Order: sequence, then structure tokens, then C-alpha cells
Amino acid sequence: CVLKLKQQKSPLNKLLEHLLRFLEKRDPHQFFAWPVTDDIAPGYSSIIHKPMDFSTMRQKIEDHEYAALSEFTDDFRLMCENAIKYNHVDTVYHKAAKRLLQLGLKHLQPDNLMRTLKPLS
Ligand SMILES: CC(=O)c1cc(-c2ccccc2)c2ncccn12
Repeated sequence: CVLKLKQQKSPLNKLLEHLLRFLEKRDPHQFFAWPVTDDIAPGYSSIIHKPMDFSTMRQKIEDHEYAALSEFTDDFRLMCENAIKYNHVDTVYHKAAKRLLQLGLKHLQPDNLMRTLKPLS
């Protein structure tokens, strides 16, 4: 039935959900959890034209919008680079984004994936 099909998770989606949880754990202050609003970041929508955050990435996984790991990695990189662009270099957000990007890309490399997912095996 349709419900059953909806609940079926593809292997890629299972992988992406685990990777998303792995990355979210490295954002303890939840700076990247939700879309950045112009209220908390004046002029944000005039400077950042392709916003991205973890909740949007989760929705895209559930809507099967990622056809490959590389598309997921592109959104993760976009999210971090937005924060690096908008926030001055001496802010917690800029620093957190640089650190998260560098750490995340290391663990999203295909040949590092097994190490990233080890606890699951
Ligand atoms: C990610 C980002 O650019 C960001 C997150 C936040 C943020 C702050 C508190 C709680 C959640 C997100 C923020 N505040 C001001 C300016 C920028 N930001």
C-alpha cells in the first residue's frame, strides 16, 4: 500500500540520516539547526541568496531530494559557506562554520565514510 511504500527507506536515505545526525552532534549550540532569519541576522536575506540549514536538509532527505551523497555534501558546504560569508571573521558563527566545514568534509569523504559510520556496523 502507499503508506508502506512511504515508510520504505532507501539505503542512501539511511546513510544520509546517519550522516546528518553525526554532523548535528558537532553543532552543540544549534547555530545551524534552523533557517537564519533577518530578525536574528539583519540583512541576511539580501546577502545570502541560497540559505541552508540542518532542518531543511532533513526535510530534503525525507522528500527524497538527494540522489547522491555529493548533493548532500553540497548542501552541507553551502550552509557553512553562507555563515562564513555573512558573519565577520571574529564572530562565534564564522568560527563555528569554518570548524564544522573542515570537520564535516573530512568525514563525508567517501573513503572516510566507513570510519564515520563505524559505530553502526
Ligand atoms: C548560522 C548563522 O549565521 C547564525 C546562526 C545564529 C543563531 C543564533 C542563536 C541561535 C540560533 C542561531 C545566528 N545569529 C546571528 C547571526 C548569524 N547566526
